[in-house]
Amino acid sequence: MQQDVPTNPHYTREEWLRLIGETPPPLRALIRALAETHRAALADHFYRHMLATDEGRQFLDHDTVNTRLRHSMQHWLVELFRCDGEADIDAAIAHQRHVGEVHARIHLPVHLMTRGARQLRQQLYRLLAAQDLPRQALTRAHAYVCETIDLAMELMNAAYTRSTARQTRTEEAYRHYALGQNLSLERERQRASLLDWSQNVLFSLHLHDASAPLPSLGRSEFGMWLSHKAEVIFERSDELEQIEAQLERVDSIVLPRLQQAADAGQRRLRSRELQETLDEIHFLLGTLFDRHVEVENGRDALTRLLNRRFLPAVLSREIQLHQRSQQQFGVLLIDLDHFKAINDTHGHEGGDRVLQQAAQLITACVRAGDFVFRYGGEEVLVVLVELGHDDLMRIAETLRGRFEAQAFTVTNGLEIRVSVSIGVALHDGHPDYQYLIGRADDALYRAKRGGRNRVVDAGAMA
Ligand SMILES: Nc1nc2c(ncn2[C@@H]2O[C@H](COP(=O)(O)OP(=O)(O)OP(=O)(O)O)[C@@H](O)[C@H]2O)c(=O)[nH]1
Repeated sequence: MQQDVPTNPHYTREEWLRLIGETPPPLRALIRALAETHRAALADHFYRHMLATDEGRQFLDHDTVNTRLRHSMQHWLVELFRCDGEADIDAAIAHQRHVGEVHARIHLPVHLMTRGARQLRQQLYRLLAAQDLPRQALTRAHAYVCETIDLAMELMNAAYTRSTARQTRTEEAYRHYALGQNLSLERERQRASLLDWSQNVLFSLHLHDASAPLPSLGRSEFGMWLSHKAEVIFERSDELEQIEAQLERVDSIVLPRLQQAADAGQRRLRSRELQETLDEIHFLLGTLFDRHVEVENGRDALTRLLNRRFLPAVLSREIQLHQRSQQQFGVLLIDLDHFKAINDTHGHEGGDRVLQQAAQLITACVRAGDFVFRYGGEEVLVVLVELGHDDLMRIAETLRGRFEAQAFTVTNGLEIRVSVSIGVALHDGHPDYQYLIGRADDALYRAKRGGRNRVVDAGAMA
């Protein structure tokens, strides 16, 4: 991988040496003395700002600040402005990297540190301004303070990014390991443990002391699995959040109500409420596992096209290839016209069948090296590699014509006609893939507005 110049520590080391060389020693001595004398006040100021925001308090509490961090910050400041030669700089560089790695481990957001650094720069400027320095010296000293802190932040952020990327890879590997476990077995196990738990509740309710608390779902085998393993396997998803919300509801509302039921009639009613909530959890759990198998296969279950989750990876890679070798590529955003009317007339099932046939038609028109994604309900995004503008337009027009010519079967052998509108965008060198999709989307919008069943070229738009 190419090394980004500013994050290269050798480059930073040279910069730091140059900065020291360019700053008159008496000014550096003054700044060092100010940092040493006011280190406690500066550290207090930094943490006061951190702890003033909810976000900052999420990461730090007063005790940690008072017992450990205030001292570390003072040490950091003094070390930074004591740097005088190569040996000092090497030690300071190593220290900044270490701090960046620690911040990555605790997931301290980079912007919080940047905000803190800004506070420090401001405070140091106030201290300098109170020194009665000639204007030019004040400017020079201020620049030295700012650049030194910036160099430290640059090193910290580079280490932070490296460390975070490493962590992400490890977490991903762990997720794959978790996935490697037999998922259908896991699914059955979790179903069974939910069932076990509900039987336990009923057992406690009927046979035990009625005042004893009912077993909590959150603390059950299932609850433990949900809080410790499910997120690793499935990542955050709507279903997972809904299951967590239901679980919370069971423990805080449904169970206490069940326990407080005054008579057999009320107990029956509330048992039913519990059963309904559990049915809902079972349903969500099933969806979670189903969807997961689908996502891991990388294919959309209905159309067998690629899942759009992988679109960023594919487009980013194509953009990189373009940057390296100038290979052209582009995208077609294809939308079936009046699809709602197809659903309305032939039912959702009829619409689904059209989508499947459309997916087959599109796949048959492109090469093995191209990518076909199900982009939305009735939208398909095609990435055409190693092709220029004219080829993109030609393929788009061929596709449009094939749709026009083909009969689509809905139900009971009934055939209908379906047309498509297509937005075409050739990658124009912009590094953000979302921009490319946006251009194709604008072109598609024009195709729809222009009457549908047509191809519009993003490049030709005013
Ligand atoms: N059968 C089926 N319908 C879907 C699916 N996904 C989305 N849809 C439907 O696709 C329809 C899209 O309708 P609209 O976005 O209003 O657009 P349209 O009717 O195609 O009209 P234009 O795009 O303006 O030509 C909606 O009715 C969705 O419910 C699916 O997987 N299967």
